[in-house]
This record gives sequence, structure tokens and C-alpha cells, in this order.
Amino acid sequence: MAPPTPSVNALALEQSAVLTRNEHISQIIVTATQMRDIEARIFAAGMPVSALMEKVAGLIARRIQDILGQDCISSRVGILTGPGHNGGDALVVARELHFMGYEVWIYSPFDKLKELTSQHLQYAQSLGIPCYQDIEQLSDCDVLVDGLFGFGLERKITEPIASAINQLNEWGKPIISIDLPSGLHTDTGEVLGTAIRATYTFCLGLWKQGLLQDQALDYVGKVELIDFDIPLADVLAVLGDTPEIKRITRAAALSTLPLPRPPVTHKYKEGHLLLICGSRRYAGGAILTALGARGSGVGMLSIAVPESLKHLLVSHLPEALVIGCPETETGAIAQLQLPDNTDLSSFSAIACGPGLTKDATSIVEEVLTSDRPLILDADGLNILAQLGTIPTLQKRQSATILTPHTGEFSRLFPDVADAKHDRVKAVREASAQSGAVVLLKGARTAIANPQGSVWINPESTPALARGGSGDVLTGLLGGLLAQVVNKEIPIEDIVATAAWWHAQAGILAARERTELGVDAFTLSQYLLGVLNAEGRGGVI
Ligand SMILES: NC(=O)C1=CN([C@@H]2O[C@H](COP(=O)(O)OP(=O)(O)OC[C@H]3O[C@@H](n4cnc5c(N)ncnc54)[C@H](OP(=O)(O)O)[C@@H]3O)[C@@H](O)[C@H]2O)[C@@H](O)CC1
Ligand SMILES: Nc1ncnc2c1ncn2[C@@H]1O[C@H](COP(=O)(O)OP(=O)(O)O)[C@@H](O)[C@H]1O
Ligand SMILES: [K+]
Repeated sequence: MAPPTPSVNALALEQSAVLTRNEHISQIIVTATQMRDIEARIFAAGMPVSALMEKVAGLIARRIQDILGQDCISSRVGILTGPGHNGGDALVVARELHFMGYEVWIYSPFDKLKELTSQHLQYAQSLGIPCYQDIEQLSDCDVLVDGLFGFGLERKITEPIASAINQLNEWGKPIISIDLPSGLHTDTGEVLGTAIRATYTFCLGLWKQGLLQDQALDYVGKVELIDFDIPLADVLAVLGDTPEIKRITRAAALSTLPLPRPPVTHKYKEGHLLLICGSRRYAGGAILTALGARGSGVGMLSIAVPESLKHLLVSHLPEALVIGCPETETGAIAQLQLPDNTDLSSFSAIACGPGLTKDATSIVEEVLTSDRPLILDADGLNILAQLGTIPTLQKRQSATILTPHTGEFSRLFPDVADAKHDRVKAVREASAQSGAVVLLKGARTAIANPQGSVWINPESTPALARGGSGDVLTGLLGGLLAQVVNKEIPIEDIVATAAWWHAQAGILAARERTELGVDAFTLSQYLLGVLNAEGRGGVI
């Protein structure tokens, strides 16, 4: 089924909306240290710790009730409680669920508890809620609430808790984790020994960085933010001048789109993108990149390919200006042969790389010297790694954007932090080192600018783990960049918008066609549907 057509008016309205508190909060990502500092300000201002715990746990209990359903009061709920305030939250949830009529059993394996947590345990027991130190006692529960550890976990989980967690995971029952699945590092998402595999995670107050790291995704389940009205002023006071880490939200992404178009315009005013891509060996990559660019709405598209691919490209993209270039024996572009009166500075932006093969070295050298904003992807990145010219990127007159997957990333930045361990740190270091905006692809694509600001795309689909979907992204990003590059929008915001748009197209396509139905060509056909304000129900 074809994706629905966009409603531009609704979209424009959405773009013009001011950033509300909720929108602001939904963009913010914090580390454990930042969360602790924000919490300290709230307490210092007079909010009692116990009152905040009541408020937070009350919200959690009501959300659990929504999930379990009012008519399921026969459900037996197991509450896993740790020694800190995550355990305290869980114990308040236990009490509230008990009063709602659920049968509640508590697992409390620690002898030493924080004072507030200890008081809540004492009260829960006084109400007659059974409490056990042996996890086996909870094997008959229908659902489990995980309050073992929250953002206070800093060291590896040891026995006997490690075995208890492994046992819980083996049972395969639904688990709702409070704040984050116990065992995950709050910042890196690393598994500290072992970790709860949650069905739901209710992240408290502000998004924790670890929940948006690829290595955490097998554990977090469906993640929701429980907003408990942290004052924005406290958040901003703590985050202050430190470079931000932000979630890409729909509103943020839409605000950089070139919509609505001015009524009086022409094709060159709406951006002229030069794509340099393809080889005899990789013809399809050039088509997919070009289809991504088409989906961006760019005013004018020129595509430089080896001469032998020219007719193929023309037949797929009749609107594009296809430039056939002399080719090497292996069928790579040997030299750029732009039309008369045209040089690289004639274009609004250049995207170079998909399907080039490593034989197109001179082409990458040439585009690096241009004064235009430049995206390097795929073999463009491999050639860059071979050239060893990353330090010279700083000297380019315009922005450079690098879009590696983790393999390309480690070839490009061998001495940067391990991208598998902490993608936020890795992408920041790579951007600082190169002076380029770096987009590190993955399940949660991360984008950094050289000043250390990071955007993370919080929603995507494994349907995109398919050959060619990265080519579509390069074309889409190129087309968007060409259109808005002169509008004083930060480059990383443009890159973030393209990453969001690409992922949302994947989500939309997967919803209609399953996760197995999103080949790269299909993906390119769903780009338009993402912008459809009316038909977006559930897309975000
Ligand atoms: N931010 C907010 O505004 C709000 C926060 N709230 C809640 O507070 C939570 C944070 O609470 P928290 O700071 O008490 O830490 P938490 O995660 O419960 O665990 C740390 C405890 O575990 C211990 N411990 C650590 N590692 C261990 C190990 N490997 N094996 C064994 N023990 C280990 C450590 O003791 P230690 O031995 O290190 O002294 C400490 O006692 C947060 O996630 C949220 O749920 C809400 O109530 C209200 C609003
Ligand atoms: N598990 C996943 N979940 C979400 N997105 C994914 C996943 N795996 C890959 N992607 C996305 O798919 C694209 C793959 O790009 P890339 O590896 O360059 O593929 P290709 O070179 O074949 O086009 C990237 O945008 C990446 O973020
Ligand atoms: K937890």
C-alpha cells in the first residue's frame, strides 16, 4: 500500500509551535552524576525526599495498573527491592498495588537498607505483605517489578543477586523495571555482570543516557518516561554550559525542514545537490542514494557516476542531471567531468561515497578541496581512512559530515574510544578529533559536533539492518542539506533531522509490511509518508 500524502498546513502549524516544557524535557538526556545533582537541588530547595518518592512511586503504580488492567486484580505481582532508593520506590509501589487489590509479594535480599527504604519495608510487612529473601518464592508471580538498582549502581553485581537476576530472566515473565533495568550502567548502558531483561522500563524524570546506547537495547524493553515535574530551571542549572546530549524528537526534526516553501522560488533556490556515487560493480548503491535525495524534495539533483551507469540512472531518475564520468578499468569513476561552466562550487552541497569502490581515491581527494558542505559515506570514508587526511578536515572552508557504521568508524578513528562500549563518548571524540560532524550509525544513531553536543535518535527499527538503507540516508541527508544549508541551521541539527526522518520511514514501512518488508527501495518510498501529519497516528 502506498504511504499517505502529506498535509503541509498541519505540518507548518506543528513547526511553529514554541518549545514547551514537556518538549524540552523530552529532548534532555542525563548521566547519573547530572541526575544526582538535579535531585540534590530539588531536595535543597525544600522538597522532602520521602514526598518525592511517594509522588514518583504513585505515578509508577498507576501506570502499572494501566498495564495490568483494573480487572486483573487477581494478578500476583512480585516486587524486587534493592538497598537504595530504587528499592524504596519499589516498596511504595508494593504498598499502593496492595491497596489497589493486587496480591503482592516482596523479594528483599539485602540486610542493610537506606533508612527510608527500610521504613517502607517495615510498613509493607506490617500490612501483611509477604517478604522473602529467596527468589524462588516469587516463581508463581504473574508479573515482576524491578526495583533492585537504579542510577546508584556503579559496580558489578555479585552473588547471590547475580544468580537471582539470571533466574528471573529465565522465568521469562513480564518485568517492569523502575528507572532502568537493574544491572545496566546508567551512562554507558553496559551490563555490570548481569542485568534484568525488562519488558518495560519506566525511566524516572529525565532520560538516562544508558537507555539510548545500543548495548542496552536487549535489556530495556519498551521505555517510557515518567515525568514527575522536575523544574526545568533545576535541570538547566545543572546542565549549564556542558555540551548537551539530546534526543531527536519529532518537533525538533520538523523545525529544520524546508516547509512550507516560499511561494516564489525556483529549483536552484531549493538546493542543488551533487551526488558522486556508484561503480560498475555497485550500480544499485547509486540508484538508492539518488532515491533518498529525491525523497528529500531537493530542488535540483546532479549525479556523477561512471559513464557506463549513466543510462541506468537516467531511467530510474528522469528528473536528475546524470553526469557520466570517465572510468577506471575496474569501473570506478576515474575523474569528475562536470558540465561546462560548472565546478564543485556550483553546488549547494556534495555527497560522495556510496558504491564508489576504493579505486576512486582521486575523486575523494578532489571533493575534500572543494569549498562546499560535504558528506562522506561508505567508500568515501574508507578512502579517507586510507588517505590518512582526517586532520586536514579541520581546514575545509565548509562543513564536513562523516556517516560511518561501526566498522567504518573503527577504521577511521582507530585511536578513539571503543564505539561498542560507549557510543556517545566515541562519537564525541571522533568529532572533536576530525572537526567534522560525525553520525555514527546503529540502532540508536548518535551524532556529534566538534563542540561536544550530541543528538541521539531514540526510535528506529531493526528492519533497517539491510543492505542499501545507509545509501538512502546519505541521499536524504544530502538533499536536505542542500536545501537548508544557507538558513543558519546548525549542521548537526540538519543531520539529526535526516537520521530521524530515515528511521521514521523505516518504522512506518515496517508497521505496514513487517520488519522483513523494508528493502532499501521500499524505504525510499516511505520517506514522504513520515511528513504526513494526518496519517502519522502512532508514528511518533
Ligand atoms: N533522582 C530523583 O530525583 C529520584 C530518584 N529516585 C530513585 O532513587 C534511585 C537512586 O537511588 P540510590 O541513589 O539510593 O541508588 P540505587 O540505584 O537505589 O542503588 C544504590 C544502592 O545499591 C548499593 N549498591 C550499588 N552497587 C551495588 C552492587 N553491585 N551490589 C550490591 N549493592 C550495591 C549502594 O550501596 P553502597 O554499598 O554502594 O553504599 C546503594 O545503597 C533512582 O534510580 C530512583 O529509582 C526516586 O525515588 C525519587 C526521585
Ligand atoms: N538494528 C538496527 N536498528 C535500527 N536501525 C538500524 C539497525 N541496523 C542498521 N540500522 C540503520 O540502517 C542503516 C544501515 O546503514 P549502512 O550500514 O551504511 O548500510 P548500507 O551501507 O548497506 O547502506 C543505518 O542508518 C543504521 O542506523
Ligand atoms: K531498577
